[in-house]
Amino acid sequence: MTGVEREATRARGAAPGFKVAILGAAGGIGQPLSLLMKMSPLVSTLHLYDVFNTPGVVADLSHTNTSAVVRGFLGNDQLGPALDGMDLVIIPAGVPRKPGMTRDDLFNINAGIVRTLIEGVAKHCPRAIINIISNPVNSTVPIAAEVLKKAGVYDPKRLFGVTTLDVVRANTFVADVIGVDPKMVDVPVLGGHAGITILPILSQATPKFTFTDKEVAYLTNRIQNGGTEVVEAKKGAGSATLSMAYAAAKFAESCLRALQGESGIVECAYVDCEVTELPFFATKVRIGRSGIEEIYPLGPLNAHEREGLEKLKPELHESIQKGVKFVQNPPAPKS
Ligand SMILES: NC(=O)C1=CN([C@@H]2O[C@H](COP(=O)(O)OP(=O)(O)OC[C@H]3O[C@@H](n4cnc5c(N)ncnc54)[C@H](O)[C@@H]3O)[C@@H](O)[C@H]2O)C=CC1
Ligand SMILES: O=C([O-])CC(=O)C(=O)O
Repeated sequence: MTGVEREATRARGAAPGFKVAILGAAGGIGQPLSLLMKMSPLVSTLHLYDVFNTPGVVADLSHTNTSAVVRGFLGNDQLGPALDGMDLVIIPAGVPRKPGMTRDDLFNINAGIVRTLIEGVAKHCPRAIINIISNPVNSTVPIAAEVLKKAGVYDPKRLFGVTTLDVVRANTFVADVIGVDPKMVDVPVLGGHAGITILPILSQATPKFTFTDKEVAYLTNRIQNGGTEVVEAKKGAGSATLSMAYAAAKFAESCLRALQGESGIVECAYVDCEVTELPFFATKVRIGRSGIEEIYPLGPLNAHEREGLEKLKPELHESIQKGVKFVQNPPAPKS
């Protein structure tokens, strides 16, 4: 058998596993995320799509001797073939922040990028699980929902805003304070993914720990501003990429294990739900073969957390509405 024939055999699905596409695969998050997904035994086919440099990334990654077959797709003309038949689509496409910017400052560029990519998903793999990383997540997920509704293929159980990095950070920072291995810590982070909309629920952290008021103030502030901490440290060279790729791969792996039929997979994610009066909220969800199978209520909150919850609602509401309006009443094209 020639090498080409062998590749073709694997590409026909000889290796068991799922088909995964990464849109924005040549970027700061996209490249390490592509590597982590190429290393996953759950992935049989990995499609890397970007408007820049995918042939280079694919040439490089395809030399790693893991079983997933990797293929590259470059530019809008190749979006359809990149998405055909995918089980999971992960989207880190779009511009990152520079110091002094908020995530909402990215809306003008990233909203249009996410809209176009989701139009492709609606057309080519409407049953795929979608993981949205592109900021502002508080608005890009509602944008995706509206695009999918317009195309008549919206299944709220299959659309996720990835907030895993907030949980990863919370677990790390809490582990530092209580002096244990971060692997042992689990802190739910609810709300959204920007500033005060990020609501760590330290009272529900495991292992159980009684934090002082000073520790609560320090941890809440550090978790809510973890993204800004990285943006400032990178001094204009972008935002979190390695920790985000780690978090995105962790979340994607949970989605794939659930698709495979594993039970009891619970993650925090920003989803369409009714745990508050807002139409989207990050909360704990149980994921199964068909996407979200159970949405968990917020659970008991202490006075400080209840105050944080009420404070975040106006900002999150505004970000959601901004996303919805962008699709329902699109801005007139500039002449
Ligand atoms: N959800 C979260 O927790 C986090 C989200 N982010 C967000 O992820 C996004 C990506 O960040 P980085 O990878 O650092 O940025 P980057 O600029 O390094 O990479 C973005 C990639 O998207 C590509 N791209 C641009 N327009 C595209 C299009 N129309 N179709 C396909 N690809 C396109 C670019 O060519 C580039 O390769 C940003 O919006 C950032 O704010 C970053 C960290 C955490
Ligand atoms: O802060 C940013 O712009 C990127 C991001 O969402 C994060 O690191 O949490």
